[in-house]
Amino acid sequence: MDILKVDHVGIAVNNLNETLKFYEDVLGIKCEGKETVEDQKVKVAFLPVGDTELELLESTTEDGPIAKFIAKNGGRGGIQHVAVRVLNIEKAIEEVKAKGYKMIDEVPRYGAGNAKIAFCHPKGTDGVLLELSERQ
Ligand SMILES: C[C@@H](C(=O)O)C(=O)SCCNC(=O)CCNC(=O)[C@H](O)C(C)(C)COP(=O)(O)OP(=O)(O)OC[C@H]1O[C@@H](n2cnc3c(N)ncnc32)[C@H](O)[C@@H]1OP(=O)(O)O
Ligand SMILES: [Co+2]
Repeated sequence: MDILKVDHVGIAVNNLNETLKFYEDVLGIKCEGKETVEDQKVKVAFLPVGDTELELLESTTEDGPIAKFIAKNGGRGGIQHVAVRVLNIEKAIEEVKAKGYKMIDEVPRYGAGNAKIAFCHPKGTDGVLLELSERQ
């Protein structure tokens, strides 16, 4: 599988604008943009760090995956997933399945920044939610 790089680290937060202040004011990272991804029930802020990004994620609903992650994490945010950039996401999904591992998404979904994304089930990685991301 052609893994090109770590595309981003997904960080769940309770309040995007609040937490963004630390990254911008203390670390000096300039937020490159924000986007609401309805399909994932998240509002996202992109923070470029070298050739990768931190992706701050705030839930837009009570029942979205980020809200559930925070609820299960005692109300605190945290690193919720890691995304790797792949050359061809359909091929990557097939390879994961061919090797006997479970995909959460068998078909790519819309990702922030007009990416095509698909999540591998954390069972296969012994507890890390891994996102495959192909950028157009
Ligand atoms: C904007 C976009 C982008 O980059 O473009 C995004 O990133 S959107 C980022 C937000 N969207 C997503 O995360 C979509 C993919 N995530 C999901 O579909 C869900 O969060 C699941 C991963 C299926 C977990 O769902 P849920 O918590 O409802 O199910 P569950 O409680 O039964 O959890 C199933 C097992 O996965 C574990 N589990 C849950 N969330 C996890 C996480 N973030 N990292 C590692 N393990 C995790 C649970 O502990 C449990 O393990 P045990 O069974 O051992 O107790
Ligand atoms: Co992501």
